[in-house]
Amino acid sequence: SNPDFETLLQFKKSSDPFNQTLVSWSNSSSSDPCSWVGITCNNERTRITQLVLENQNLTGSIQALTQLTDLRKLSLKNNNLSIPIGFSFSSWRNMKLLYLSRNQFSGKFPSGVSKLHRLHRIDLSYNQFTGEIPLAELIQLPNLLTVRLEMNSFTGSLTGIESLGFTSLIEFNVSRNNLEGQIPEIFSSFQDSSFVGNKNLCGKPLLNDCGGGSQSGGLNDPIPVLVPPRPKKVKKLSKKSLILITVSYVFLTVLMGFVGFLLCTKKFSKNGNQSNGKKSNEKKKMKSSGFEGKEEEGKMVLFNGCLDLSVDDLLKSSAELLGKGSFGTTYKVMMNNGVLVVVKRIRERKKKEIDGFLEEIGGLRHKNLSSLRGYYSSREELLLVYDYFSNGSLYSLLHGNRGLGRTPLDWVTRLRFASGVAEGLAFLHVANECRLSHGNLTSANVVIDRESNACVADAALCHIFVAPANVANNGYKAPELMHNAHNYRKLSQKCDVYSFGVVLLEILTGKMALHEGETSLAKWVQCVRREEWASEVFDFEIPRDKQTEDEMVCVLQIALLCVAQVPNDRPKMSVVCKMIEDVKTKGRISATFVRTADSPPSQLSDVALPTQNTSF
Ligand SMILES: Nc1ncnc2c1ncn2[C@@H]1O[C@H](COP(=O)(O)OP(=O)(O)OP(=O)(O)O)[C@@H](O)[C@H]1O
Repeated sequence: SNPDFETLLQFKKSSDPFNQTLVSWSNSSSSDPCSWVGITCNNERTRITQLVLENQNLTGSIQALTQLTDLRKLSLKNNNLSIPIGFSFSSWRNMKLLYLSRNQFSGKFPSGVSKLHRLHRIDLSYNQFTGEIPLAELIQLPNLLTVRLEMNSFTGSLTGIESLGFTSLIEFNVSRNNLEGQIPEIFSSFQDSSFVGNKNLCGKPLLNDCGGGSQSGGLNDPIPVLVPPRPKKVKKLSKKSLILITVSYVFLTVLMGFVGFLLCTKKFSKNGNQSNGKKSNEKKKMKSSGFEGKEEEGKMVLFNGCLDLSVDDLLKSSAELLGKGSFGTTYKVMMNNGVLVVVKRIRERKKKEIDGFLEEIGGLRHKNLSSLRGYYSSREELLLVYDYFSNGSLYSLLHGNRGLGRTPLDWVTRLRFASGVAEGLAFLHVANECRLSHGNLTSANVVIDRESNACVADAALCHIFVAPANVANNGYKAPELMHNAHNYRKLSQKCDVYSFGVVLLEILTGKMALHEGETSLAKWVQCVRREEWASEVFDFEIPRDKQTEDEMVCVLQIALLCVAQVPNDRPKMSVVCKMIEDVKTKGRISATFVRTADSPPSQLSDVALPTQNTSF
């Protein structure tokens, strides 16, 4: 029998007293609630998992429905329903989609929302709610995508929130309430339509300033200069020396441009533009212009691929901060000729002699690897130059891009990215006599080019640069590296395979590798039972059919092989590539790959059928 049966009849009594809409909801003992209108049951037909009753003119209280504790989806949009004082959401612990817009709900925001750990979307818009929005509770929900609270009478401010917690919020609307105060910085990337119609709300993205100084971090901030002039004594120069300096400067620039042009044409005529190996690397030794007349010895090295870049260009261009990573700070730089490059300013070098190694990395060319185009090195500065990828990183495509109008990545695109990263990493692993590993593969280190190829960035930098100790547990590090942040002796290609497995899991689940204070994504997925994969693990945002789901299951199996605890149980990247290729072309993994993987043949099924079940 279905324990939810009585609850539904109780709800019908108050919401449809004249039996006008819920006619199929009959209380005869032979009636099966799973066949009633608006109801979906679980596979065993023992509990109600979805209740959808939209635009039905239903009235009365929804209190009875709190007993439907297995509900995943509740949609009661556009009725005349109400809630009693003190109503709580807390019993709906399995709820993923909660749509209660356009009803007669009033009083405070119901308590207990922080208990709804699985919640993806909540829509309470167009009601008469009052009091404060429990923002601090909402942003703790790890799976939250949508919060719609517009057209109510909520009061209070949005302040006191410094980060969006663990959420992956992409839609947020509190417009047309009675909110006040400054909109926190974290919401500034949402559209103004999310906030309009609150008389006393101010700050970005709204146009009204809060007064008392400008906010920082917005679009109109000045772009920092990459190497700011050091404030030292500035001698006044005579007119004569000024002319002399200008003439020599112009002469030098023309000369450098000419040399650059000669080198490029020579290279193209000899090698084409895709040759590999360090022999074809071209080295230019130049003097940096230096600042305030101080002549500082610096060296510019450009690798094959004709990048028209001068020291001057590099040091004087305006630079926009992209982020601070493990090895240093990354900038987007617009060169004089309008070409955009990425410059990584290295914080600390591990070895003094880096030229040989950088030449090795600079010689690597693959369509799924972000190539090191050149570097500038002086006593104080080491700048690495890469192509700029305008489509951003895999991380930003999966987790970022907050705001309305985002199109979630479909499965074909995700599979293409997965395959690209695998190919790039596999190439790195066999290049240079198999001596290289990436050492820091994350979804932020996967950038997307204009043809939608996923390219692995920052390859092999771990070999020569020092990463700070606190990046030890970022969710991507293999277990053998975990207990000692500087355990570089254990750093191997197998560690990259583990990190790649985590990237695959991110692609499949849409979740981040690590939520602060929570189990890592890899650990969590390893604990979910196979029957629950489709409903629990896979990203809710991926539109799916049977074929897609089968492919996702295969990729999940590959990911689980990669995140095996013991390094030797993880397959080689070349094998991983073949398995992913199989999924792409045949929709399944050939048994041969399971056997050729350098793990026991039984591995695939062992990993695929874990027994425990925990919740994220
Ligand atoms: N070639 C590139 N084109 C476009 N964006 C890039 C490129 N390289 C890096 N980025 C982006 O710049 C930001 C900063 O990168 P950086 O490598 O400094 O840090 P990270 O990748 O976030 O961290 P870590 O170095 O610890 O992996 C990231 O968001 C990254 O995706």
